[in-house]
Amino acid sequence: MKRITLTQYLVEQQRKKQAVSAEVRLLIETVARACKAIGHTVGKGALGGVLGSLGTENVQGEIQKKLDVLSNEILLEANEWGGHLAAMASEEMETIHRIPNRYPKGEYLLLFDPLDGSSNIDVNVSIGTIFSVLHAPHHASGREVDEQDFLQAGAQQVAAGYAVYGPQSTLVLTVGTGVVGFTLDREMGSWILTSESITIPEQTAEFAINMSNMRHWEAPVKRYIDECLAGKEGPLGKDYNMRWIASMVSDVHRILTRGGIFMYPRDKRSSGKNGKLRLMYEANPMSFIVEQAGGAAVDGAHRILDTQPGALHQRIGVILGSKAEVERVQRYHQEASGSV
Ligand SMILES: O=P(O)(O)OC[C@H]1O[C@](O)(COP(=O)(O)O)[C@@H](O)[C@@H]1O
Ligand SMILES: [Mg+2]
Ligand SMILES: [Mg+2]
Repeated sequence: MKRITLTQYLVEQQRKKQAVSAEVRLLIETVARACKAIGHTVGKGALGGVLGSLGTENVQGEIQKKLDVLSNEILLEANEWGGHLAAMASEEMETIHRIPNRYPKGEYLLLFDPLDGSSNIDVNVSIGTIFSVLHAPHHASGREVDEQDFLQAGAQQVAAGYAVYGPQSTLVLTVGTGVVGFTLDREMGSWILTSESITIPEQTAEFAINMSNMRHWEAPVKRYIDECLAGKEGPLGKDYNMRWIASMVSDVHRILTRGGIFMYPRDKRSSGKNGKLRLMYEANPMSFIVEQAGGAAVDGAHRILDTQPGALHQRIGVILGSKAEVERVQRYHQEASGSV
């Protein structure tokens, strides 16, 4: 089998399909290099002194793990000097990080969740990095980039991807022409194309949700999960299996591999009324990937990619995966709100 590297794949997308500009190609290559470095750091575990908490809180009041901060620094450093970015935003930083004046600047914005699945770091369960690329609208006018420039609907994304650091390191990517997957050849240090066209089966019999929150769920979510639990004898007419890894990257990766539905819905708690996951760093990139793979992604009644963000660290309910199941849950939300 011919081995195609990430660089070769991107060059082809640039030349033949004109799906990416030279800048986006180089930018994705830089992010992929940073992911390789993060994966390497993760792999050191206790020997590298990278486990445990730092004792600091991020802007969202979450305790930062050492690896959250290390991964953030790796991504910032790798991408600062490349010349393709105007600024970056991260789950771990209060506000945007403009490219310093000593470096050339470009016309793109990079957003990331540097380390997804933080609660799994110390227990040696797969974790990952999620990223999203937007065009910087300020560029034409030449003014300085600001936070407002990042507040674009997910449908505007130029590219999105994630890396999973697990038994294998994998990188999944979309530039809007379908979804492809790469596996890290650890000896050669290269990302090799191993899935040319990832598609999510339309139907599923596997759901992923944190069941401990059941008593807080809104009625449409409870209705759907009750129907899944009722199995063959229930209205859905089949037995469902359940998985919950508690690393969104890994749960989504499973769904891209064999189908399923992932739900982190908003709920009735004051802390859960907007959902848990972040729109700009988690929901948007994953929704772009899932839609490009033939699946669907909604916050309840509405498509996530159409959401107009109001703030950088905004949270949102997330229901994504196999199209038929996601549309069912969406319909339950629409029925409950009287919109159908
Ligand atoms: O611990 P819970 O409530 O099940 O939440 C798990 C979810 O939280 C997350 O870990 C949030 O992401 P971070 O680890 O980047 O904060 C998701 O990856 C995962 O799906
Ligand atoms: Mg996350
Ligand atoms: Mg994170």
